[in-house]
Amino acid sequence: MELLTPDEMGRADAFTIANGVPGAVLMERAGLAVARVAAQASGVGSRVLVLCGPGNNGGDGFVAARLLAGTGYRVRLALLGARDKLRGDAAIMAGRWDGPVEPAAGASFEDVDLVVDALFGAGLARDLDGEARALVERVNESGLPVLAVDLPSGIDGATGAVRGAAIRARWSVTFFRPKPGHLLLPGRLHGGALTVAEIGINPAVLDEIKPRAFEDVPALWERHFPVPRTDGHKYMRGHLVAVSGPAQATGATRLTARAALRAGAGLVTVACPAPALPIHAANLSAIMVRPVDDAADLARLLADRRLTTLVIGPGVGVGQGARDRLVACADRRLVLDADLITSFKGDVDTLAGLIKGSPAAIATPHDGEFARLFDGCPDILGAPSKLERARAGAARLGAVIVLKGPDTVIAAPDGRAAIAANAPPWLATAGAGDVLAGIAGGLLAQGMPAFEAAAGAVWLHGEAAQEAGPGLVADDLVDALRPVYRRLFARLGAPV
Ligand SMILES: NC(=O)C1=CN([C@@H]2O[C@H](COP(=O)(O)OP(=O)(O)OC[C@H]3O[C@@H](n4cnc5c(N)ncnc54)[C@H](O)[C@@H]3O)[C@@H](O)[C@H]2O)[C@@H](O)CC1
Ligand SMILES: [K+]
Repeated sequence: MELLTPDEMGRADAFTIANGVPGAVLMERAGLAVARVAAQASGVGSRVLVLCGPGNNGGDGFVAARLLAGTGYRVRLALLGARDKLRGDAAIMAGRWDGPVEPAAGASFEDVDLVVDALFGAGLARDLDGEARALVERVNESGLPVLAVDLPSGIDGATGAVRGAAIRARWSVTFFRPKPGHLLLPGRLHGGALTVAEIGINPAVLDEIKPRAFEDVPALWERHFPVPRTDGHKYMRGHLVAVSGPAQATGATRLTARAALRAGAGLVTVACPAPALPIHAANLSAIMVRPVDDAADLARLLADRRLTTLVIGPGVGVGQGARDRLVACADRRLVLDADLITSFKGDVDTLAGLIKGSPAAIATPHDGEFARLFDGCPDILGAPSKLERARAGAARLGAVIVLKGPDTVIAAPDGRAAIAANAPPWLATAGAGDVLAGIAGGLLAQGMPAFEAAAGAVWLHGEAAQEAGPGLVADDLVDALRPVYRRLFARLGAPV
């Protein structure tokens, strides 16, 4: 589940080589992994065009070409650049290939069943232009199925960005660990189905490299997941307050409150202006409702220290009222969302100062809210990737940031970050964010640390959306959490 930037992967290779595994051996294994996936993709006897670039990615291509040709595939190999310019392991592998080498520029795509893209991988250093770019565009226009070696050529492994142009692959094979560019958009859309192949790198190298980015999967946070205890009771599972907006904007808070309860919070109270109270009361059963007209009322409610966790933002309205309410609750566990974030437009340092005393704080902006909060922070908004933007934002805010989207990034102030890849497209629906804030709050209320709670919530949210399926509306997510919890508890060895 660790993600390695191309630089970190280079260090993993170097450590392995320094520990006695020759680079050529790693490359043979990498090429073998590519050949295996090619063989799954296309039957024996099919026609494979291997496109090799000028570096070690091309070296993997030479190996795969040799292995496929040796097992009954009809292989052509085309090289971008001059053969006598190949260096190191790539040159060794080119020497082991005894078939013809065509120039890639004019290579024909006629009578080809599968293209293997071994042009550029971790070493992509600038935007594609000239011959390389024309070749990539020709491959894409051909419509042929493509298997990418390591990364689709033109995708930046660290950021997921398209550098000028990028191969659209149906399959990708990467080595040892995925790279952020496999999960971040648009990279993920270019990569197709991803295989992560072992090539003989000892995972102990991770102790040296200390990666700071992870895929958001249960292994990342399950150690902290609050599994209910047989001898437990609801008061051990936290009391959460969802702060509601006025009578005409109550639905968001109910979604949040229901999601928090479903996620396992022991008790949930909706705190709302008095005119909204009958509306909430008529629509809620297991959730309590309390009148809270202003920040002073909220402070009175919170005199009860058992109210440990607040979700504030959905439907609360933008402006001074939201800011004042935050002041009243800033020393509790917090999920900050939507209107609350917008209420601190261009004023992140004030927000950071207010929540300094919070034992665990999570902010859940989408791109627009993030841009508003960090308005005036070009270093953060201009960071080279979504991963780096979220990290820089979390460090500045002093809270975990969940930067939402199809490739949601969860980042902690200490630099840890996770990328989620399990959200289906139909999760982009009205109210889904309110549910996410509720799940995160529900996990915080049960004592989960902020980073793990945020990553867990994002994963659960994506799984619930998959469970509910197409046609999903936000209310469905709350119900769909039940089978997701059943499976998760079974995995964690909890009674189900
Ligand atoms: N020993 C190792 O380090 C291993 C490396 N492996 C493979 O090696 C790859 C990395 O190899 P390299 O570091 O040689 O990098 P690449 O082969 O990805 O690319 C580097 C080459 O491309 C050129 N280049 C970079 N950007 C360009 C652009 N925009 N336009 C035109 N030319 C450009 C560079 O000048 C250099 O010649 C991995 O992606 C993986 O496929 C695997 O064989 C596993 C072992
Ligand atoms: K490639």
